Amino acid sequence: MMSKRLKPVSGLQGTIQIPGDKSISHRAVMFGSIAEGRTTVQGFLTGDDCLSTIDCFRKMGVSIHQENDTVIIEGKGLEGLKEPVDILDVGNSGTTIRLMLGILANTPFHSCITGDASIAKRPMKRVTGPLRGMGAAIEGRDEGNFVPLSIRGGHCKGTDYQSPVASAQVKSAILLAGVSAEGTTSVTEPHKSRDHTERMLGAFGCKVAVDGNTASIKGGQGLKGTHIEVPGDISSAAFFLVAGSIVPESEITLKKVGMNPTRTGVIDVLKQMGADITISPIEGEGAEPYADLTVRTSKLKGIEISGEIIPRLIDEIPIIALAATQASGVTVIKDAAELKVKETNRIDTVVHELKKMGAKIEATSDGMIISETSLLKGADVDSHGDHRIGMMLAVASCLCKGETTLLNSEAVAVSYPGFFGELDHLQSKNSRV
Ligand SMILES: O=C(O)C1=C[C@@H](OP(=O)(O)O)[C@@H](O)[C@H](O)C1
Ligand SMILES: C=C(OP(=O)(O)O)C(=O)O
Repeated sequence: MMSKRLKPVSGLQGTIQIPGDKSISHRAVMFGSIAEGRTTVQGFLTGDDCLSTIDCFRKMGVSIHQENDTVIIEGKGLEGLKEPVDILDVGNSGTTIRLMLGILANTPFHSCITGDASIAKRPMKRVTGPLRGMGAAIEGRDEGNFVPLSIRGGHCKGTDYQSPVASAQVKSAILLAGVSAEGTTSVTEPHKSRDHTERMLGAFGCKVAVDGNTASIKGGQGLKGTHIEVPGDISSAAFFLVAGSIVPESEITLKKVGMNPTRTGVIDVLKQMGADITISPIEGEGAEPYADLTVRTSKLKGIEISGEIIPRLIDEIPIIALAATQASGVTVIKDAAELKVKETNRIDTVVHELKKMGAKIEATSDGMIISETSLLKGADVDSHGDHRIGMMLAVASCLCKGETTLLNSEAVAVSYPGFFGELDHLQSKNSRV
């Protein structure tokens, strides 16, 4: 276990290259592994989660060459995957396990999947249930709800699945099973979740029809290797969007940040709270759009965040909660019960850890209520092994009176290995006070 001592700062200034999008990086490796021919990936995120995805597909015989943010995958089609001799270990990554289950549902071999202590608590029935319905044989604790899971894929049949949750992992797993299922596979969700799978399947030559909150795929299309450019991860940029808004005398420019509309809820919410964010003209339309963002310190005000915007900012809620402690009035976050099944129960961990710093924040059954806190105070806080909690607390430390010690600081490497280096870089002109 590592810990990090963090001092308050007097201003954050400079430019940051935001590392590759985690969701897109996972998918590029997975889709490249089941495609025919070579796939090249530029801008790949070298975070622990995406490296777990590479490791799992290598264990199924796929040749994957990775050097920094460049990845070359020699795909041999779905049939090219080999029965893994070893257990597939997804580490901390929910995206890896849930999407990979969709792929394994159609492979005629046996595999075992597990992950770390956090993965062991995360529900898998939302994926294993519908995949069983399509024809996959999956066993696991609590009737296939928890790892370790064992899978014997078969020839899946298409389905018309109504998902009770807005989840891109559920949607993607079912669509991936649908790639080689008999007939058509459709998934309908209550609100639209991130659509990277639909977009990227298109880039691999596989048509996905989208109608409102329903995505459908015809089985038997096959994927063809391609080139994928990964934009910066808006979920990583969010920490600096909030830091730049709430740390006095800040101005930060974030380069090449993904602007897929299913992911930009954090910008909408921060702007509604009064944040000063400017967006350069959007590029890369058609595939995954991106832009440069500049944020300057501003006074924020509390708002209500609920309903269909929640899936568009689900991973940003911990850092939005911190922003809310610095906003006038009250911020109410509702309809976010999904936070309870992330790397930690993010309602409880955000509330517990920010309270240690003196924040006025209370948990509710599906979110939190946050009131303005004039000054946060340094404390001994803990990421609990959750990367997003670790980075949120590190940003909070910038504003605290006194020093903060962050326990389990190594968790940030799951999605942003260079995070602390960038935070130091931004305050280099203004030594920590
Ligand atoms: O599909 C994806 O890449 C992701 C979907 C979201 O999870 P859910 O599908 O569980 O909402 C998100 O929280 C996760 O970080 C990445
Ligand atoms: C929830 C997250 O990821 P995953 O579900 O892939 O573990 C996250 O990155 O915040």
